Amino acid sequence: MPDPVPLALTLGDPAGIGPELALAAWLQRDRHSLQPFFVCGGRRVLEEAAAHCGLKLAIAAIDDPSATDAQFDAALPVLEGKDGHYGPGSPSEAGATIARASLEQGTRLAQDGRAGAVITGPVSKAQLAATGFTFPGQTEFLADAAGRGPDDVAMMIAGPSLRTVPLTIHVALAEVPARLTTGLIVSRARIVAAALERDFGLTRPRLAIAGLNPHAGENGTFGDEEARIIAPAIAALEADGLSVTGPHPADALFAPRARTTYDAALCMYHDQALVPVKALDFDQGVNVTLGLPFIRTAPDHGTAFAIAGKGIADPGATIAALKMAGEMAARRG
Ligand SMILES: NC(=O)c1ccc[n+]([C@@H]2O[C@H](COP(=O)([O-])OP(=O)(O)OC[C@H]3O[C@@H](n4cnc5c(N)ncnc54)[C@H](O)[C@@H]3O)[C@@H](O)[C@H]2O)c1
Ligand SMILES: N[C@H](C(=O)O)[C@H](O)COP(=O)(O)O
Repeated sequence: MPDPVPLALTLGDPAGIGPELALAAWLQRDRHSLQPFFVCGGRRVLEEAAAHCGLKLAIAAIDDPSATDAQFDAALPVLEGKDGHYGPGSPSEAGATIARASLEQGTRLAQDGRAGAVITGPVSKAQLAATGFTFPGQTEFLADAAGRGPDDVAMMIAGPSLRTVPLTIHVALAEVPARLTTGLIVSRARIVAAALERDFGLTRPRLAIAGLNPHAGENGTFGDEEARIIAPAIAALEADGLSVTGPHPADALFAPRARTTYDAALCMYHDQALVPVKALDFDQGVNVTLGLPFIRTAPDHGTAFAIAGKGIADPGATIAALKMAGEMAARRG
């Protein structure tokens, strides 16, 4: 059995908690049986972060991902790439440029098969935009890099208690109703069902679809998207042989008993999907992009600029993202 291809971890914004979480994940590599990974660029950032946080560890510069395994036991491997200075809590365009270069490098390596997956550190969307980054987020960038349209991938937030998928992502709430279509729901549900089988080992995945309106519209009393858009999508998916229920009133869909009835919940908008997972499993939540030709995961949180460098950021979600990426890569063989 050949050694698995190492995983690529991108740095995230050097002013955020990404650098310290990369250090913490490496320091906990044995406790969590993490597959070897390397960081894409930012060696000086990481060295300065270690000094700032009082962390004692070796950092090894590598010039190719294939050198990761030889270094990983004794040092955190860092692939040559764009670098700069660590500036906890002080986001800058220079820092966002480093974050963007690390994201682009890790994506290329995952696409080329030189990394078994790309795990993206947290970036600031606003800071990235200031560098001319035109995508709403990393998910849309990765879809474009893979030659996919934004509707050809799905964002899943997965924790131990719950998996959800927002059908609309980084758009204003006022735009959500107009963006919901039966076709969008059907195509995203198919992506999710396929991923639950392929990457999560579920033989007959069960999908639950939330309503948009309170009480899922109360039979049309509070809106008709359920009858007009969502129910036809469910009918089409059932006709395809998928196990799908809904439209469910979202306020009850995440209760403990309800959560036993499905494997993933498809939700109408960002916060309807992300609030329950982050409420239940914030420090273990993983953002995984489904439908890409390579594996991508990320911690479920952002840059947390206000606590960067204070030594209080929890590495759990980063560790969970590294573990999930390694498990998915192993399952795919
Ligand atoms: N995956 C990503 O790259 C991602 C995800 C969410 C937000 N963001 C970006 O991050 C920036 C800040 O966004 P936000 O404040 O809405 O979300 P955030 O996740 O950065 O912070 C939300 C709250 O959670 C806390 N927090 C976050 N991660 C933590 C950790 N590991 N340990 C302890 N506490 C933690 C923060 O201190 C803050 O109180 C924004 O620019 C946003 O675009 C990026
Ligand atoms: N929506 C996710 C969250 O709030 O955690 C995160 O912003 C995803 O962003 P990317 O598409 O940049 O991974």
